[in-house]
Amino acid sequence: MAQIKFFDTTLRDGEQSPGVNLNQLEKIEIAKQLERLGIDVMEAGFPASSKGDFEAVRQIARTIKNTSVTGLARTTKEDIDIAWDALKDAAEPRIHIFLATSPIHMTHKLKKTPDDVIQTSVEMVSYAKQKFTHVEWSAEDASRSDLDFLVKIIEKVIDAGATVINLPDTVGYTTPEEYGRMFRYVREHVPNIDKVALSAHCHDDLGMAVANSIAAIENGATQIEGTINGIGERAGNASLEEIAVALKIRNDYYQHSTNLVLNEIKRTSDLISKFTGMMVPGNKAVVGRNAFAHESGIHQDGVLKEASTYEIITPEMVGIKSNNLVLGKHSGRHAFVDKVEQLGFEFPEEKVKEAFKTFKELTDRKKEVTDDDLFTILTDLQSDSLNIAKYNLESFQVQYGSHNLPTATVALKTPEGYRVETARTGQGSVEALYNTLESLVQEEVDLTDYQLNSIGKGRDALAEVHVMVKVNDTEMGGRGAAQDVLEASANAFLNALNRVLINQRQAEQKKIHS
Ligand SMILES: CC(=O)SCCNC(=O)CCNC(=O)[C@H](O)C(C)(C)COP(=O)(O)OP(=O)(O)OC[C@H]1O[C@@H](n2cnc3c(N)ncnc32)[C@H](O)[C@@H]1OP(=O)(O)O
Ligand SMILES: CC(C)C(=O)C(=O)O
Repeated sequence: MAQIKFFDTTLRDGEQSPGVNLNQLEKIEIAKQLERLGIDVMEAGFPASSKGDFEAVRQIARTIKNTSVTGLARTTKEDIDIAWDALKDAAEPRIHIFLATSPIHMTHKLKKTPDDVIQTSVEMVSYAKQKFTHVEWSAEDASRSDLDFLVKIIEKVIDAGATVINLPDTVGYTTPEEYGRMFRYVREHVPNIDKVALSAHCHDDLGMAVANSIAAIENGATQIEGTINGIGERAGNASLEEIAVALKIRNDYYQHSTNLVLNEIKRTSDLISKFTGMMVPGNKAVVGRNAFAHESGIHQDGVLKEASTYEIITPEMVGIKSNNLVLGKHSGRHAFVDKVEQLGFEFPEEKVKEAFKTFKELTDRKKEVTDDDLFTILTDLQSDSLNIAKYNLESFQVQYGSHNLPTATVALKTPEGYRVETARTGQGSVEALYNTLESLVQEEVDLTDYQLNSIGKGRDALAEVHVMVKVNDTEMGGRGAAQDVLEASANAFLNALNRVLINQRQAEQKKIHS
């Protein structure tokens, strides 16, 4: 049974999702969770693109030992040198170099002839091979490239030292039959192809990324690239969790194994959704809220008689626990530590003690402490370790009704430690609150997105707000959860601003290349 390697690019292509801007600590937490998930290769970023990306890739390369860490680079010596600086401490240094091979990209974007593209690729692969043991070369826009040109360039880059050849469907244009045919053609016509791993990388513009990836596997791909929850540039990338579960459930048909620890899927999906602010649609395969819910009578009857009548995947297989421990006033340290681990956090003993103390204080105010409350406590604790002062909501009051102008009064603790308070009006209660917060933080804050959800059912369900803000050209997502909608709204707004502050301070602290 041939094994398919999983290459995760959530931290690179996934972060190319509009509005997603992860800070270094969030990236490291995600990287640790990807390692627990059993990912074979993780692309931690594009080191030459920014100081923040460089530092995140370097930290991840130093932290992660059981998954191979890679970084993206253009075909330039400068990009490759920067990638080496970021990745040289990795357990198994690996680079991912790309250059476009389609006529449309070569002519209009690169302004290079096909011969230039071959020469540059060969030179840069051999240059990278002097430093890195593993060199992946990607033919960007392969699915719109000439097949015989692909055959020619692939043979040469393999001779130059490439160890993985990736054939991306960069713009999500191909179809399963056509993409499969390209893999088969390359397998049959490139004489040295068996020396390397052959990889597929699909985008979801026409909703076929997962089907295309599977077609590539059926036609000789040995590595699949994608992201968790399918996040990524434009309509996103292929969802790795869907491919992994499809290979497992239809093992009778595909007969391929993977190294993935499937019951880590849900935890990984939740962590990434919370950090990126990109909510998972309820009907998303494998990880959506409704993926295991049976609504109609005939289905419910079938499931009660025999679950396999309508359930092809069990929730337990992907890590959804039915007997979740409820944390509250009477919970002890063991249940708390178990929950911290379930949420995907790893803390030293003294941090766990601190988190437990904050949790106990919260149980005096709240009967049941939800995963979202804990997530907030734990991420706050994590960013505290950076010693970056933040905005804290001290108190707020909003007055509104059908016949008066909504007015909010808010008191904040500023990062400098001052208590500031003011009041403003707005057309609605949320606008009044946000106008007040904006005047207190003394920044122009553009609200580009606002989404309100309820977590759980019933009138006392927790409100969860996701916002996207733009401050001085930086776009940042924020989330807040609370029992009250307005408090959740204030928390989300301040969370986004605090994440802008964390990114700014991290960039100031790490003047890597200057
Ligand atoms: C398909 C993909 O997902 S590829 C990865 C895409 N990801 C990103 O672009 C995110 C990070 N990018 C960035 O931060 C910036 O674009 C940078 C730092 C990489 C480059 O910024 P700039 O130097 O300002 O260049 P800019 O982005 O405007 O243009 C890209 C340049 O790279 C060239 N280029 C594009 N691909 C490659 C490549 N694979 N190898 C070499 N050069 C390339 C383009 O032709 C263009 O060159 P030109 O300036 O001579 O016309
Ligand atoms: C860099 C390459 C692999 C890419 O992201 C794409 O082509 O979509």
